[in-house]
This record gives sequence, C-alpha cells and structure tokens, in this order.
Amino acid sequence: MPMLADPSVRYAPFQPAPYPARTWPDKKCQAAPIWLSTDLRDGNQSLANPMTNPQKLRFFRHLVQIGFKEIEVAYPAASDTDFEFCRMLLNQNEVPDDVWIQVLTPARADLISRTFEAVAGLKNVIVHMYNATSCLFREVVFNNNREETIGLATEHTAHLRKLAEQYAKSHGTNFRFEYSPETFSQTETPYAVEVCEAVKKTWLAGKESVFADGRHEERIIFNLPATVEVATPNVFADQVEMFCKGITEREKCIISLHTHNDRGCAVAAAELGVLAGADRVEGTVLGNGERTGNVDIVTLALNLYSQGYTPNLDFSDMFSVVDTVTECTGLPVHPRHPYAGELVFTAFSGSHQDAIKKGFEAQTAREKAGNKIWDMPYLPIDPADVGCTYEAVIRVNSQSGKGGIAYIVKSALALDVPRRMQISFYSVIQGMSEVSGKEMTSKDITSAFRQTYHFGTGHDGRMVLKSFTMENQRASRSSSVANTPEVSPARSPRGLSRITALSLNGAEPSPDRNGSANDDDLPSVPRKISANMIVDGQSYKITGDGNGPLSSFLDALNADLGIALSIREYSEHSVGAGSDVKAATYIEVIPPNVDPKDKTKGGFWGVGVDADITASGLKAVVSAANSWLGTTFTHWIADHNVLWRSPLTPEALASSIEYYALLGNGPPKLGYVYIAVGIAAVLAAGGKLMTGWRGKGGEVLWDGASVLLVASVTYNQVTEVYPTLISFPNPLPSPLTDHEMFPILAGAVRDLANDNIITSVMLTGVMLLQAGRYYSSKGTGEGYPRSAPPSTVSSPGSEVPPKLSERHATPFRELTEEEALELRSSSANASETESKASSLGPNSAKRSHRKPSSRKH
Ligand SMILES: CC(=O)SCCNC(=O)CCNC(=O)[C@H](O)C(C)(C)COP(=O)(O)OP(=O)(O)OC[C@H]1O[C@@H](n2cnc3c(N)ncnc32)[C@H](O)[C@@H]1OP(=O)(O)O
Ligand SMILES: CC(C)C(=O)C(=O)O
Repeated sequence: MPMLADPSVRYAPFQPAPYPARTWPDKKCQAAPIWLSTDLRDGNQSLANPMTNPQKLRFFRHLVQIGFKEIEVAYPAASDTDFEFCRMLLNQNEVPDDVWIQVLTPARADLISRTFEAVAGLKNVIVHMYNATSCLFREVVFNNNREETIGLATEHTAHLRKLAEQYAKSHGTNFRFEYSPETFSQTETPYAVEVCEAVKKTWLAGKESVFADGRHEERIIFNLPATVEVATPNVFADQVEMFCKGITEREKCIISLHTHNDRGCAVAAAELGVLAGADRVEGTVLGNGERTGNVDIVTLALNLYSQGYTPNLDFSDMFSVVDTVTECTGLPVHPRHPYAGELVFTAFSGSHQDAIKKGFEAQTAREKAGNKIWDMPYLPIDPADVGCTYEAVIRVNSQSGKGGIAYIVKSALALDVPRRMQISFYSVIQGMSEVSGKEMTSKDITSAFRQTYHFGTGHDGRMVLKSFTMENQRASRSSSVANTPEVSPARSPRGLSRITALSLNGAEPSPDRNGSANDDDLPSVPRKISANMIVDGQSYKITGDGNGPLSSFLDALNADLGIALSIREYSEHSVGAGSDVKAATYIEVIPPNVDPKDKTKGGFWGVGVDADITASGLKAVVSAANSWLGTTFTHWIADHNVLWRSPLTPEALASSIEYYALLGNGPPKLGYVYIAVGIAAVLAAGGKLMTGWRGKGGEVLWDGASVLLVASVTYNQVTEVYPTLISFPNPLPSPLTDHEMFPILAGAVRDLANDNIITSVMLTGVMLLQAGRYYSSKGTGEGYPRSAPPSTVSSPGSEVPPKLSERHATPFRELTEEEALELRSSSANASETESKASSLGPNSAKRSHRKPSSRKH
C-alpha cells in the first residue's frame, strides 16, 4: 500500500494533556543521573539470536569496567539461559560489592517466584516488575479496567515484597524494588500516578523506620517508560514533571526513565526528562534494544561530558566498547553513531578541515597559555578523550582542501608547509584523488609529498646535493649532505643557533636580494660555495659567489649547470626540540621569464630539512630546482599539456614551452648523454641485424623490423626533434603568453609532442618485437620441449586427446614440423572430437553432470 495522500484518515495525533505549569525548560542538567544498563535484558531480548552466557558475561564485565553500578542482567523467568546467567554471576563471584543486579519480571506470581530463585544468594538485587497501564493495553491486552490494573500491580507487589523479605532473611540479599507502569508515556499521567501511589503504599507499608534511619537506598524506583516513543520530547518531559510533582513522598522514590527511540528522539526525551525531575536513566550502550532501540547511554554520558560534567562512566577506550557491543550483539555500529562511530571525528570536506587545522593551532596556543578549555570547530569533544588518534580527524578525498592536506603533512612529517606551497601541493593531491575517485590515505599523501618535492630517502630528483663547502670573511666551513635530505651528519652548532635569528615566518626575500633572505643577521659579506652535485647520475662540482649561502648556490647552479633560478618566497621553522632540533626550509623558485610579482604563476616549490640551517636551505633549493627540472628525462608532462589537456590553455602551453626551452638550453653534457643513448641503440640494432645475416633466417625478420623502427626514430630525432629543441630562445621572452613569439613556440611544442608520440610508438614496437624474440627463444619453460617428442603427437586412431592448451603459452614462435602436423591433424579431428565428447572422455562427463532443474512450476 502506498503512503496515504491524507494520513489523518489512519493516524491520529498524540493528544498531550495541557501542562502550563511546567518548569523544566528553565532547568539545567549539571550532574549525571544514576545509570542502569539494560543491555543484557532489553538489549538482549531484541536480538534475533540472543546472547550466549559467555557473551553476556563478557558484556557484563565490560559494563562493570565502564562504571555501571546498576545492571539489568536478565528476565530470569523467560528462559533457562537467563536463569543460569544469574546463577553464573553468583557462582563465579562476578559481581562487585557496589554493583546492583537488576532482574525483570511481569506481574505474575509464578514468574516472580522463579525470578527470586534465580537471584537467591546475590548480594544486591533490584527486582523490577512491570505491567502496562495505558488505555490500549488495559483494553486490548489485559482486558482490565483501571481498578483491575491497579489491583494487578498491587497484588503482585505484595507477593514480591513477601518473597523479598523471605529471601533477604534466608540468603542475606539486599533487595530493592522497581516498578514500571509500562507504556507510561501513553498512559494518562494522573492515572499513572494513581497506580504508582498504590504500588508505593503496598511496598512501603510499615517501612517508615527505614527512612527515619536515613536508608535512602531503600527508596522505591518508579521507572517511567516511553515504551513506544509517540510524541515529541517536550511532551514526555511534561509527563515526567507532572509525575514527579504528583507522586507523594517524593523523597522515598527514585524516578527513573526508560526511553525508546521510535521517533529518533530517545536521547532528547531522556535529557528533557532529567530536567523535568528524573534521577535515573535506563538505557543501553550504543542504543541496541527493541525496534529502534533503547536510549543510548554513550551519547547521554558524553553529551554531559562535553558540557564539563562528569558522567561517572568511563568511555576512554571507545574502540573496545564498540568491539564488545558488536561482537556480543552481532549488530554493527553505524559509522556516524555519536561519539563512537568510525567517522564521527573525521572531516572530509575542505572548509571543515581548514577550520579544524586552524582550531588545533589555536587550541595548542591557548593551552600553552594555560587555558585548557576545548573550543574546536566541528569537534564537540577532544577525540583523544575517547581513545581516538588525531590521524582520523582529517581524511582527504576530492571534497578536501589545502588545509586538510597540510594538516596531514604536518601530522605525519612535522612540516608546517607555507600557505602558497599548500595551494600548490593541493593541486597535486586534488588531481590524484579525482583520477582515482577514492580517498587519499595519509600514506598516499605523504608519499605524494615526498615524490613531488623529492623529500626523503629514495625520493631523489634528477639533481642531488652531495656535499658543500662555504667560505666567507668570518668563517670557513665544510659540510657533507647525507643521501636523505632529512638528516645531515653536519650538525653545526652555529647553524642551529641561527634558527631563531633567521626565522622570517613566511616573510619573503625581495626579488633583488635573490636568496640572501637568511642573512638578515649578518652584514652582506661575499660568500663562496663549492658544492658536489649529482645530476642525472653524473657528478659535478659547482662553485658560485653571492651575498649568502643561497645566493651563492643559485649562482653556482646557473654558472655551472645552466639552471637559472631565483627565490620568490622563503620560510622556515624549527622541527623538534632540544638537541634533536632541525630546521625545515621552504623555498619557491622562479625561472627568469616569470614575473616575480605575479604570485599566481610560474613558481616551483621545494623543501629541505636538516640539523644545519644552511644545509636545510640548500636542500630546499635543490628540491625546488628538481620540481622545475621535472622528475625524469622524458617529456610526458609537457606533452600532456599539449596533446591531452582540454581546454588547452595558454598557461599550459607556456609551461610546456618552458620545459622544452630548459631542455634545449640545458648543460651540454645532457646533450651528450642523449646522443650516446641514440648511438647505443643504433649500434645494438645494427649488431642484431648482422647476426641475422649470419644465417638465422627467422631472426632477420624480427631484427629487420627493429632496425627499421630504430632507424626511423633516429632520423626523426636528428632531423626534427633536435633542431626544434635548440631553436628555443634563452631566456624566453617575458611575459611569454602575450609575446609575439608565443604562437611560434606553441607550434614548436606541438611538433615536439607529435614527434615524441611517433618515437614512443616506434620504440614500443621495438620492445614488443624484442619480447617476441625473447619468448620464442625461451620456449614455454618447464616441461615443454622445443620440439615435441613423437609420442605426444596424435596419430589417426589415437585415443589420447591432443594437448592444445599447452600451445597457448608460446607466443611468437614458429611451429616445429611435428607441431604443425599435430595442429593440422587435431583441427581435422576437431569436429569428430566434439561429437564424441558427449559420450567419451572426461570433458563429456563435466558437460553433462548438471542435473536438469528440479524446480516445480
Ligand atoms: C516492554 C518490555 O520490554 S516488557 C519485557 C518483554 N520481554 C519479554 O517478553 C521476554 C521474556 N518473555 C517470555 O519469555 C515470555 O513472554 C514469558 C515467559 C514471560 C511468558 O510466556 P507465556 O506464559 O507463554 O505468555 P506470553 O509470552 O504469551 O505472554 C502473554 C501473557 O502474559 C500477560 N502479560 C503480559 N505482560 C504482562 C505483565 N507485565 N504482567 C502480567 N502479565 C502480563 C498477557 O496479558 C498474556 O496473558 P494471557 O495469556 O492471559 O492473555
Ligand atoms: C519493562 C519496561 C520497562 C520496558 O522494557 C519498556 O517499557 O520498554
């Protein structure tokens, strides 16, 4: 049946009693209520497969560990399992002295008696009796009028009291009594009060001395259930306040709440009910229970905690709580479950991440100043308080922003990346995550960072700084730089002491000073650097002069390697503390044709970390220069701009032009390497051709094709690629995209990209041909003879099926004569073999072994 156009024909609104005298809206909840966990009763009775007793025991122990002092463990009259669980708790001495065991019974004499048998001998027991009091239940379920309903309750209260006194005497048990007017929230509140008055009278009759002695633990518990949640939480709060004010001898009663979540408001109803005067709340850990569940005590407790009130329950290890609940109930916990779900302290979206990152920084600063109050965007409590690490707080996908990514880099690598570098790295991660369509893990992000900035062992770029010596008028020093940019054996105390003095906190060197930013504390004195570098595997010693370490290094790169870069932005911070302190330096470099003032374009970032501040700066320059140089000696990135980018922007073309101009005007030695590779390829191909001429007829075909392809590539490189490459002007005109040469240069990079495509297709062809040759000479490996022995070849009348499947593992090979024969005979027999297959051989059995469908129609 579809939803009704007019639901009022079927559903009537709940009619709350008017209660204008309410005071609860102005109350505050400033202390935890008494908690009762009913996980092992109400939670258990709602499970398709109720818990086994070992599971119940595990859960019980965990509840005790969390700090529950009242635990409803069973409905002992319901089943032997529940009965035995109570005995198990007694026999194994599982119940701490300060914990009360609660058991539920209906208002039926036989079941009450059975309940007492179950708990006989336990130290502290609350016997909980219920009968429904609402009009619907009175009429439909019990067929009782109001008086009869009260009679049912009082009669069984009297029976229960008798047994309690008896068992207290015989077993020394402390008994308390809880009565639930089940379906309280659907019962007329004054009538619920009337029922409870009658029950109270029966239970407390003659016990005046108990209260006169101040034994308040003897108070009767009236538990007010929203057995089914039928109205808004304010209605429930009104009912609770009405009850609290209506019941006499309030001081002799504990008012308890038992809310269910049918409208999704169990937490709100319990919270407002407490404001309305309740002392106690029954619920389950993480909200399992009938239908939509009982109220979730984790949420209630941590809501209090987040307001600065101690909940008297310890959820410090939320993971183990979730494990216990899920493993015992067999139910999952929703990833968005308040305080406990896997994702509840996690932000994927950029603006949330940005705010959280800034929030953490502000929180750290506040705490340093002595104010520990948690005040964090998007995070109501500190995840660490419930056993979460901060790692999961920010997770990155295509919805994320630079702040979140920077947060992860900072958490994982202790690098506080400057804002503009964050933006630059963000585009790297954004691109990756859009391509994959998946979340980027912290590991993905840190390894992308290392790769992008050539940071850390195993992430060297094309250029590596091995060691350097620095001379100036004050001192002369030398350092070697370890392979990993993060650690340097050079620990100059002088360098370290300068970290603070040189810290510019993101201030940029003015372009004209060109890298002398970290010389603020020194007068401008000429420096000379001598550095040992590896570029594309070749060692170079470079030297340069300048007003500081960075400017002299940039001078050396320009003079000896033809790498003309200047610094546009510089910042640094210390990493760690004490004797392990290091400096982290971030540098943005720009090539000569880039406008230093237009910070939206043309920069390349680098990072360096070292115990020596000079080494950290130099490493940052090398890292940035590597970003500019590109990762490998290939042109894919530049060509991608030209061939596959849509729309093809002038900026994309400009960056490809810059790349090829750099290559064309690069150090001559790079050119020699390029030519040497070409010559080696030609010689190798030629050598193979000769081998082919010397007699192996079959191989000449392959070698011939390879030679043809290699020759074509060489011709293309010599006549097209090389002349185009060296035609790029040095320096490039600036601003590039507006210059009249731009269309010509754009055409040149298009030609180069096309040439590169041709080259790569041809070289791929060579590789495939060579692979074919390799496999043909190798055979199939184990067990496959280069020429098949006669016994494996089928002959007319042979019953052995030919092993054709083995043949598939041998690509690109000529067949031996025997194999050719075998193949021919097998194809001639193919149709015959097929027709025989239904009656002969193992395959026929396989094909026919399925039974015809036995389904009846
Ligand atoms: C809201 C709640 O969560 S209440 C707790 C619910 N939990 C459970 O029911 C789990 C355990 N229950 C059981 O194992 C069984 O129901 C038992 C053992 C208690 C009783 O089983 P049975 O004797 O077979 O009765 P049944 O389960 O059909 O219960 C219905 C009978 O109990 C009566 N009844 C229901 N609740 C109560 C009550 N609180 N007090 C007295 N009688 C009650 C019904 O009116 C009905 O009586 P009828 O047979 O005369 O019409
Ligand atoms: C027995 C009562 C308290 C109950 O479980 C309910 O009303 O939900």
